[in-house]
Amino acid sequence: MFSESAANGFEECSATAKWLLSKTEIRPLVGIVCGSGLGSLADILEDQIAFQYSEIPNFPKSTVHGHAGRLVFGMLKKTPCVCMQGRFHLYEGYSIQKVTMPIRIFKLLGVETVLLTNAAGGLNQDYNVGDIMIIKDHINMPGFVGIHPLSGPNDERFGIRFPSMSDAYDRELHQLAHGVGVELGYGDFLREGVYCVLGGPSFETIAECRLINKLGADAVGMSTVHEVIVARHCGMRVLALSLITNKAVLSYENQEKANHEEVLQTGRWRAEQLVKLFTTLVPRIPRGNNT
Ligand SMILES: O=P(O)(O)O[C@H]1O[C@H](CO)[C@@H](O)[C@H]1O
Ligand code: HPA
Repeated sequence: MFSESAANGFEECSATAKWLLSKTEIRPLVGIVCGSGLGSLADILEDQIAFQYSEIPNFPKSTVHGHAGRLVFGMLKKTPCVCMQGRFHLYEGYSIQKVTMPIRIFKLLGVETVLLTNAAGGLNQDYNVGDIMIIKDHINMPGFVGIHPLSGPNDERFGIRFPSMSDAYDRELHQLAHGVGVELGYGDFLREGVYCVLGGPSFETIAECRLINKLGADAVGMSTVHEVIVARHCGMRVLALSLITNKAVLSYENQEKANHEEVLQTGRWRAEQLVKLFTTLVPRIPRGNNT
């Protein structure tokens, strides 16, 4: 049952981090993960050094349209960053340990703060396509049945056996992101809410959307939560944003159907605002004081 735990084991991750650090002089403090259709966020980095995932030892390969599969190092103003242009999902067939391995590599590269983005379906009836939701909490559905990135032997070099998740989403970073959003004039489409992760790859049924909405979720997707848990386990601070790319279907009267093309299109449409948000936010992230 735990045979995959080596996929994100300390030795494997250290070897990959060492390889990367030998190829670049950039020592990243901020790690960014681009959601579906949001790969252009990597373009904000200057003096880039990029690696195809296929050339990085032990790294998985991207298989999803809209996830380029490149790890980009670069500077944002004076902040050294590393950016995953493409993430991994359980439905691609990767173990949950492999899906989250890059987050541990971030840690071993020296990253202090992780900024995660995703495309998500809006369950909250007040939400519109194009809204940016600052994630304040999550519901880990796969975790309810034991599909959890920290299952298996715990390696204390990363973190403790039973990490708390009531402080998963850093409140200071949340305030900072909110303030920057308002300052940029995004107040009308800036939200805060709860993200629910499901396994995918099929989109949800109407009954499933109704259920998770009643449970308190404002948005639904197939990623991010596993990465957040692993980042918090090893003490990195987390800010996560969902771009509401489509409205989840909650009524049998509604003929609409979720589809990945719409998800990617909305990502491209809002990319400019997300780029401005990150470009303004990253230089203001406090350094040190990891929890
Ligand atoms: O969460 P990200 O990677 O943004 O991708 C979202 O978009 C895809 C569905 O269109 C799913 O993979 C879902 O999780
Ligand atoms: N459901 C699940 N994942 C998603 C959705 C959705 O409606 N939109 C983008 N990713």
